[in-house]
Order: sequence, then C-alpha cells, then structure tokens
Amino acid sequence: MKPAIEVAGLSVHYGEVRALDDVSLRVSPGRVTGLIGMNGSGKSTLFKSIMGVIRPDRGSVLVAGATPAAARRRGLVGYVPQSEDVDRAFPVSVRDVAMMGRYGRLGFTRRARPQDRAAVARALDRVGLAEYADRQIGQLSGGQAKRVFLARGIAQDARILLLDEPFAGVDKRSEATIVRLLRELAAEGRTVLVSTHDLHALPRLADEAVVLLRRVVFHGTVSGALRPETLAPAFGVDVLAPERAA
Ligand SMILES: Nc1ncnc2c1ncn2[C@@H]1O[C@H](COP(=O)(O)OP(=O)(O)OP(=O)(O)O)[C@@H](O)[C@H]1O
Repeated sequence: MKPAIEVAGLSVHYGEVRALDDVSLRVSPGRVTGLIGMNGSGKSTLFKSIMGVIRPDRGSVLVAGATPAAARRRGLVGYVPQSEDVDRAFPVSVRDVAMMGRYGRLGFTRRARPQDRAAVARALDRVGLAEYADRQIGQLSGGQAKRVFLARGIAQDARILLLDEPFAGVDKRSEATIVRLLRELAAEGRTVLVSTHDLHALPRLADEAVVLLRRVVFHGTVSGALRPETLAPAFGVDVLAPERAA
C-alpha cells in the first residue's frame, strides 16, 4: 500500500542543536503508528516537518504524495497539539475550536453552513463533549481540552492525523476514550501518527511503533519496540545530553 507519509533523509538543526539526523520513515494508512522517544528526541520536530511549518536542512517529506505545505492547504493533515502549546486563555468556545477544523472548507466569510455545524456536532459527540459545546476552552480540564483539539481534527475530516502527546495530563477514562477513537479513525482508513511517553498504553493503542532518537532507531511491531534492547539505548541516561551538530 502506498504510504501516507514518506520521509526521506530528513535532517533538521536549530542553530547548533541537531534535532533530526537522516530520518527516513514511511507511515501507512489504516493503522495507528506510535512514535516514542525521550524528551528532546525530535518527535515534535518530525511533526512540524510533516506539517511543513519548519524547513529541513536536508531530505524530503511527502504527505499523501504532495509537499507538506500543499497537503496542509488541502486540509489533508490534522494536527492535535500538546495542550501546553495552546493559549487556553483565548476566549473561544469548544464549538468554535472544533469549527476551526472546517475553516479550509468555508469561504472567506467563514460562515458555517448546516453541514459544517453537523460535522462539528458529530465530532464533539465522538469525543464525548457534546454537552460542553458552549463552554469557553479556558474552563476545561487539560484532558477535556485535548479532546476538543481531537474534535477539531475529526471535524476537518483529515485523512492524516498527527497527535502530539495526547495522553499527557489525561486520566484513565479520557485515555480510553482517545485510544478507542484513534482505533476507529484508523479503521476508517485514516493515517494516525501519535507521539507518546506512555509506553504502557502503546500495545492497546498502536499497530506499529517507531522509536526516535534524532534518527529512527526502530520501526516495527509494538512488542519489538518495547524490548529492553530497543528501549535502553533510546531512553538511556547517557544520551540525555543534547548532541551538538557536527
Ligand atoms: N525552536 C527551537 N530552538 C532551538 N532548539 C529547539 C527548538 N525546538 C526544539 N529544539 C531542540 O531540538 C531537539 C528536539 O526537540 P523536539 O521538541 O522535537 O523533541 P521532542 O521529542 O518533541 O521532545 P518532548 O518529548 O520533550 O516533547 C531538542 O534538543 C530541543 O531542545
């Protein structure tokens, strides 16, 4: 099957810090792929490269066969950020945030049509937040806020969903809701790439796993990713110091 995301020889530096070094990766549709790696291993940088918001030093990224910027313009990729990346003081309702997923389909007036309202209502229902639609997002818990951003991706009807740490600060019930939903979205044929520190959730969540440490150190089965000989070098203390670019 043609990969939904194709990364080839990707290297990204921030000044002196080498965040990604010669990363090559093919992510398949219809599956949940878990992306694991310690803090600073380059997971967010990989997402930003797939979203086309940072420019690589070397290498290429294709998203549904298009450049990341073109795929984003066409609404093919939905991004669910870490909630720390989101200004929750911004005065918008839960419904407004989910409606942002429809912006690519609205004209410049951004006037929602009945089908947009219906898509937003369905998305909020799927994440279990229908009754919170009129709440300001600042009044939600961290776990609920995550689910609102997931609803935005679902309302967008994106073929490819990238989720950055969806379980951080989330209780077991929200985690179970998110896992079930991601599995449903993959079963619908979507591509779901999820970064997580939660290694315990991985077997329930993912069909396959990628272990990142500036480069791909493993890509295969979840059980293979969780083997001590895979995890030790990727999470070991001796690799905590940020590597300096050559
Ligand atoms: N804007 C930036 N400027 C300078 N260095 C950066 C910037 N963003 C990330 N880095 C560095 O690049 C490396 C990779 O960071 P990245 O955020 O991609 O890692 P991560 O795997 O997502 O980490 P975490 O698990 O903590 O979210 C780290 O060493 C980080 O300090």
